[in-house]
Amino acid sequence: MTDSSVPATGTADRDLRSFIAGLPKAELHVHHVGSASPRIVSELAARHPDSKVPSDPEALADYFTFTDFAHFIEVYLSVVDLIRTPEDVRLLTYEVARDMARQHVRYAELTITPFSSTRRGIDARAFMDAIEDARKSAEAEFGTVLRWCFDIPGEAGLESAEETVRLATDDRFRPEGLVSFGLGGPEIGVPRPQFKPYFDRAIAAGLRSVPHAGETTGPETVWDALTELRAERIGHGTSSARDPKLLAHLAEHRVPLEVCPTSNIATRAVRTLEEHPIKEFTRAGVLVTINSDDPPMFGTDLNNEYAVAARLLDLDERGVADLAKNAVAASFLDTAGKARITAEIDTYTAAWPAS
Ligand SMILES: O=C(O)c1cccc(C(=O)CC[C@H]2O[C@@H](n3cnc4c(=O)[nH]cnc43)[C@H](O)[C@@H]2O)c1
Ligand SMILES: [Zn+2]
Repeated sequence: MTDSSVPATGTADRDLRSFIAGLPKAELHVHHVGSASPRIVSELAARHPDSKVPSDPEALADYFTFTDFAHFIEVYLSVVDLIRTPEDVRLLTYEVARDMARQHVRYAELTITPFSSTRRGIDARAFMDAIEDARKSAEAEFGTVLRWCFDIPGEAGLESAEETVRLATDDRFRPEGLVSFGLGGPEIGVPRPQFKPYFDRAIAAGLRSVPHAGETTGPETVWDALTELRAERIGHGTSSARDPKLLAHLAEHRVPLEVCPTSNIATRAVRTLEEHPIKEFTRAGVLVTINSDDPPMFGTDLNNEYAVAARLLDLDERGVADLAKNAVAASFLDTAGKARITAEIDTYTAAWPAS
């Protein structure tokens, strides 16, 4: 765990952590390669010894300590380099779903960057078959429903945008589980408006718009994501807190934020958890969802992120259950799917001894 993990000091903390552990949850902002557990990374690193990624789990914890966001992306891409075959893709996806199921994650929208794999030589059709095979097996075996968000790695330029939208909209490639279209990577020097034509094409093909914005740049990036990319949710949106008009807009138009507290500390986008603006978001009436982003890389998991949020927002079990319901409401599940997980959350909460 990073220093953002919440120490389980008293009985109340331990009770809340137990409640969170068993709570049915949905996750809306979590990256595919960034979810590779130390075991998977070690296995892949041992398989590909030419990589600079350490295979020893202890050395890996050091390797996953970031000086800033740019350093994080450099390390992230070194792990991407370990995914070399469709079987690597399938194994990673299936194991990520297993880790989610262990945390009672019932539904997740997993952000995948197909460009990074196809440019490294993985055949696009084989890539899609691998993620779909893992998705179906995971749903059948673990009961966790996975859906995909394909994101453009913005810093890789418009070539990556073209390839991503092609794979997302061409019937020969578009996987059944794909629901949304995103934009990730560094924000500095990567203006959002240049991606408008690609988002227009994805939206016209029925995909939902969920770009990262305001993670490492100011509120103007969030405005661009809303107005140019027609964002329906915002990845991070951290700097929105610096613009009261933007907060009011997000609240009024019910545009949820995908908040990832530990990620923001690990990439040094926010200095300390105490300075994290999550409380300002809820005070302004913005719909907040809690997410883990790249959990093993940030020494966290979704359960820990809920515990962090509970501390920052001073929530009890019912408050935490409301956060879990926010994620379901903000998801791209259909009405019946939302009702099913919401009912599971309510049943679990009602049966919890302390509530
Ligand atoms: O794949 C390449 O060759 C490549 C070339 C140039 C730039 C890039 C990227 O910028 C890839 C970024 C990568 O990072 C993922 N990610 C994971 N967590 C976050 C986050 O918190 N904020 C932004 N991006 C994040 C993203 O999904 C991309 O896959 C790649
Ligand atoms: Zn992210």
